[in-house]
Amino acid sequence: GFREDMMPKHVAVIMDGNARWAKLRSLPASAGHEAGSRSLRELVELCAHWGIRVLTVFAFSYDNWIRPKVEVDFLMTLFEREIKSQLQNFVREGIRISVIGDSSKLPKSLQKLISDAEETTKDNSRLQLIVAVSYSGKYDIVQACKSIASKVKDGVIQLEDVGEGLIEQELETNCTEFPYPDLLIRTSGEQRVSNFLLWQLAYTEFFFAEALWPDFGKAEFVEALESFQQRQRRYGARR
Ligand SMILES: CC(C)CCOP(=O)(O)OP(=O)(O)O
Ligand SMILES: [Mg+2]
Repeated sequence: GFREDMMPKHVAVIMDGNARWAKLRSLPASAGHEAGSRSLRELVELCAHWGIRVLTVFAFSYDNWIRPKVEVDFLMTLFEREIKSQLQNFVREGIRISVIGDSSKLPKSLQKLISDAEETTKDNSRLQLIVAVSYSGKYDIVQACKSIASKVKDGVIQLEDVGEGLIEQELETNCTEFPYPDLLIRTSGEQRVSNFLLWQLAYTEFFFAEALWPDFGKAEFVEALESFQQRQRRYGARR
C-alpha cells in the first residue's frame, strides 16, 4: 500500500490511448474521448480525496490541431460540456480550475467559458486542476523569453534580474504555487514527453502505465503512487 502522508504535491498526467481504446471496441475516437473524460473526473476526485494539491493534465496538445476536423470539433465541444457540467461540483468541492495553452485558437464560446470558470473558482484552494489545452512546452518557454526580453529592453528589469525565479513567474504555470510536478504519469505504454511541460519537469519522477487512459482508474493510480513512494529523489546528490 502507499502512505497517505507521503503524497506527491503536484501530479501531471499525459492522458493517452483514447483512440486505441475505442478502436479495440470498434467504436469511433469520440467514444474513447468520452470514456477518457470519465477517467479524468475519477482522477480529480481521487486527488482531492488524498490531499494532492495540483493535478496538471495534458488534454490537447498544440500538435493535436492537425487531427481530423471532426475529431478536433468533437474535443472542443467535449471540453465545453465537461467544464459546464463540472463547475458547480468544483465550487462545492473547493477545486480551482486553470487552463494553460494558446487559447486564441479555441472557439470563442470555449474561451469565454474557461475565463468564467477560472474566475468562479479562483479562490478555491483544496485542489488546483490545471488543464493544458492547445499547449506546447516549447511555446511556453518561448513566450516567457519574449516577455523577459521586452522587459529588459524597456528597462523594466535588469539583465542580472533574469534567473530561474523570473522564468518561473513568466511561464504559464505561474497560476500555481506548486509549478513543479513531483510525479508525471503517461498512459498507454508510450514513453515520451511529447512537448508537454518541459522546464517544470526538471526533477519530476516519471511513471509509464500500460493501461489506456480510459482504463486508468483507482488501482492504476495507486500503483503509480506506490512506485513514486519507492523512489529516492536526490536532486543530483550521491546516494
Ligand atoms: C487529445 C488526447 C487527450 C487524446 C489521447 O488519446 P489519443 O487520441 O492520442 O489516443 P491514441 O494514442 O490511442 O491514438
Ligand atoms: Mg495518443
